[in-house]
Amino acid sequence: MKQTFRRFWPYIKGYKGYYFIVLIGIIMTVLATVATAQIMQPLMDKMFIEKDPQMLYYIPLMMIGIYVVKSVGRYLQAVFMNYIGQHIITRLRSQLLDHMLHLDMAFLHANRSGELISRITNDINRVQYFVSNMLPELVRESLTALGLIVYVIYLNAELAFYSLVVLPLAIYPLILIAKRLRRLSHRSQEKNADVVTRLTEVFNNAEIIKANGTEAYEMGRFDAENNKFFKLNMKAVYTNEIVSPMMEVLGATGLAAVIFIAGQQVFNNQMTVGEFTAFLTAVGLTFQPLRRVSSIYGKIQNAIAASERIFSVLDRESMIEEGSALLEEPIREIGFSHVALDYGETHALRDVSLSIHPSEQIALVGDSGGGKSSLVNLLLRFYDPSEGELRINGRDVREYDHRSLLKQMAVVSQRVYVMQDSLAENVAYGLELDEARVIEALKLADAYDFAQGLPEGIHTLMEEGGANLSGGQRQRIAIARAIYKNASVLILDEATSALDNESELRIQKALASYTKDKITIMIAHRLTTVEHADRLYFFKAGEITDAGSFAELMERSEDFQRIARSYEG
Ligand SMILES: Nc1ncnc2c1ncn2[C@@H]1O[C@H](COP(=O)(O)OP(=O)(O)OP(=O)(O)O)[C@@H](O)[C@H]1O
Repeated sequence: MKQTFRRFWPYIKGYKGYYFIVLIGIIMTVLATVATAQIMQPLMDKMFIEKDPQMLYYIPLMMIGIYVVKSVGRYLQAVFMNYIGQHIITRLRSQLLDHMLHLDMAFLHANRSGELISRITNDINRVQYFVSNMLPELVRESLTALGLIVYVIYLNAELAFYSLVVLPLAIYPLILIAKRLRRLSHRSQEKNADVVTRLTEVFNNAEIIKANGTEAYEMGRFDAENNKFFKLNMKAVYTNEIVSPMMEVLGATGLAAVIFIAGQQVFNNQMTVGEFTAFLTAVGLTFQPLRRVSSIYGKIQNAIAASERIFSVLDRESMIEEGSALLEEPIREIGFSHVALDYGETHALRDVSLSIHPSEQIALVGDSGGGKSSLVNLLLRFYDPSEGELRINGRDVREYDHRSLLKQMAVVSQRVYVMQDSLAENVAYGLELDEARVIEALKLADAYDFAQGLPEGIHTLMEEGGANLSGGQRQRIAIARAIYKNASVLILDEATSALDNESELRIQKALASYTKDKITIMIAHRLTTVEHADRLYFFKAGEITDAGSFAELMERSEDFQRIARSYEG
């Protein structure tokens, strides 16, 4: 707990003014509570015994006044405590996403999106209690308990010892319960991630589910996770809810001890009935804040488990180390030398050497899973080579500032991404919007005709994932986006696979002058796409087994002939 607190300290400490107001709220509430008890004295003595008629007005007004103070105090306390909590988790949520987005692709590939969403939503929410309520509540309840204990000892030290001796007995079971709760919270948070993962999967694959009529199957899988989640949460409830009754029984035991021992003292006239009553009331009151503190302790376990998960992500450093050199000039040379890439156990590339220069059109062809996209992953620095070196303009790629490197590359990936923005903003994605250039890019990508047909032209809002577009239209937008970027390297990974031959040909022709002084790297499964490339590299099980022009490969490479036949077929 101390460790978690230390981690949160930088977040918590910035709200001194707000804590001060919370403190004033606490003091107002506590004073008003004491005053409620205090007012009983004039109520009894002055009003009823002395029969002072003024008191008939004075006491009810005082009562209202006390409750106004108490309510204002409560309100201040609640609002400002929640402000602190909400504000901290808002910051934390945004910091967590920022950190995740800056982590390497390996992290984002390895973690299911549901898992990551669950960290940013569920785990962060669980922490809110810890950062806003815990401190003030702990302070308030501990102080009240402490004050009452001192009062009880002051009243009768010997009796106090007998009545409070049961307290240390509570500590060991509390520790055991806390441990179990934390373990359960961890598992519940993991399960929550599984549930969210199922949800993201269902909604991302809605088409396949509907097309195969597998709604019931998916519901079965969802219900399995959902029920496990329910059971885990109930386990935590069973454990957590033991705390309160346990403290209750202990409190009763303390009270029983007081009755037994003090009762005898009353019998022997060592104590008056009034003293006995006062003492019993004070001991009874002491157990209330103690019970609250112990139940806060239980809730904190949940927050600690969540914060451990959050901080484990925040502590993870990107495996891609940033370089400092700014790449400000166009890319003149890409050189792979004896490069290997492993994804964990999978050897995706081995001993790859090649170099590419401006004006060249390179095509990567070969077997599925041969390693073509992996080469692109290295270029974009989603991953670093496991062996060998990738040099850009004569310098190791690791020396460059990553953003400056990415500015020089435009990529159309296999999966097409369309954001929930206007068509124009989708094309200019991440860059300043220039309508004339957007239109030009759309024309080159053979997408202007369809754009003009949209209700609001290039200002038409696209739906999430491009749901309102055809596959070919989405791909054309992706191509237009890459053209708009006007980078010195253009990477087309299966960029035209959803287009008909005619449209592909039109784009190829249109792009010819655009790519004249650029490096173009294409991955394609269609022969017409790669026919005119300057050089083709054949990938097989992570290695380049042959390189040459289309005609050369056709003539000498059996592998190429094999896939050429299958492409045509
Ligand atoms: N993120 C990843 N994590 C683990 N393994 C991966 C990852 N990406 C690819 N692989 C594996 O690396 C190998 C090379 O994959 P790659 O995507 O580079 O092939 P490819 O030649 O582009 O295939 P295709 O033509 O089918 O797109 C494959 O065996 C694949 O299973």
